[in-house]
Amino acid sequence: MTAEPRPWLAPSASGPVSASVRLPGSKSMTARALVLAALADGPSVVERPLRARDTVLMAAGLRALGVGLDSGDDERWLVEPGPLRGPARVDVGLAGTIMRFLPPVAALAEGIVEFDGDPHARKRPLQPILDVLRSLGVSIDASDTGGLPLTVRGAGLVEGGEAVIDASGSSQFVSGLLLSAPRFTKGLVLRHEGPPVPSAPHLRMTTHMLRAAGVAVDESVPDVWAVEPGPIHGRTWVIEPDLSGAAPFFAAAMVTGGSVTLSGWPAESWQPVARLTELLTAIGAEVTRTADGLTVRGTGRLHGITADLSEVSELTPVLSALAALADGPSELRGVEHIRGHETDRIAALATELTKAGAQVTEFRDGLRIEPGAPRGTSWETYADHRMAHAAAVMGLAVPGITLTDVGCTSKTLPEFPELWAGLVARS
Ligand SMILES: O=C(O)C1=C[C@@H](OP(=O)(O)O)[C@@H](O)[C@H](O)C1
Ligand SMILES: C=C(OP(=O)(O)O)C(=O)O
Repeated sequence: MTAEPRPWLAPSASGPVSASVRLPGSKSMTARALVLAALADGPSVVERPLRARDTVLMAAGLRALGVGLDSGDDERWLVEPGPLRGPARVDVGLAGTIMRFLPPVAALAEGIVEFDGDPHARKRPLQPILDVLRSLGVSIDASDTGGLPLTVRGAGLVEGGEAVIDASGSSQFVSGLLLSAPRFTKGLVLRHEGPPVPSAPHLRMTTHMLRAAGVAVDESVPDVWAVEPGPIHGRTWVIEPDLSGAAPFFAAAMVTGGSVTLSGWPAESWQPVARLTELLTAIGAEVTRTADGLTVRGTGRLHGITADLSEVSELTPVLSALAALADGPSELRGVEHIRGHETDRIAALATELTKAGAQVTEFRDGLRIEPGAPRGTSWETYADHRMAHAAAVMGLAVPGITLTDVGCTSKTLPEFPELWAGLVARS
């Protein structure tokens, strides 16, 4: 990110917050919809997409590959597939979705496609997906560390067939391959071998969206995904509000004993709302779904919890902040792979929560957080939007939490500082 850092004093709440928020679309659904639309047999419409750095760069990457993409209207992006071709340059920013979803698309293009991103993007794991593409005959030059910067020499087609991957480092390795697989000549049978793949709900989102586009996918055998070759149909994708982006707003209701409703929540969702509900309820919230949306009410008490977050690891920073404000210790485990997220989130949370007064033990795969006397601090955000969300949640209850850079929230919600300030102003 080249923008100047934007220090920000997290506002403290003077009473319970009470608000209904309409949040933009899910990052994960928008990314998948754009990729499937780009590979489709006809035009598509993406309704209520997320407009944030990750999805704007995704759109730019697809345009660079020859896709027609009109994102002029905030509510409806129009995607017109075209012949995929290089030469092209793709800036992935710090987006896992772009660095894992677009190399397989580039392999289907004719010509050279170069990928690079933010300094930390070069440290995020990529090798397993590149190795699979190479095993399928794709020519790729990567850095010595096996990741960015890299060059895909697209041949205009990928044979496909069978491949083995260790996707314990990120579910996105699997999602990235599956999204392009219908366009491989023989489709793809992908088998995972290794420690468990995290983020199962994101994998289900991928297979659900493939089927919704008319693709035959078999996932009846654990850790094996079989995608038939065939057309991906153009269609209208309606994007759900982003549940992970809503998490800090729900946390605000919990910390202040108030109430926050996420409006526009669909009757059926492809995001892990049941797991989020379980976790927030265990910490002390009441979660209800009404015609108005999804509502979280704080009960005035925050309890420590012991939880395996492997399915919802994106929530670790915000849940860690709640844990630091709870009435007893918490243990959040099963998330070793988040050391490869926007920053090493386990190390970052241990450092910043300790500075803010908690006693933290760092495990290979998680954290034990014992609340202490909370204190204000300069909170390093590590270019990580969710570290900023965690700091904002702490700041509700702890005066003097100053984020080193709130600008990093532009990754998934550029309007975060204003929305948050508006929420707290109503406390
Ligand atoms: O496919 C996706 O859209 C995502 C999958 C998950 O990645 P990991 O499996 O690497 O955690 C999640 O954490 C990330 O924010 C989004
Ligand atoms: C891990 C995350 O993002 P990415 O899609 O860049 O992996 C996240 O948003 O928490």
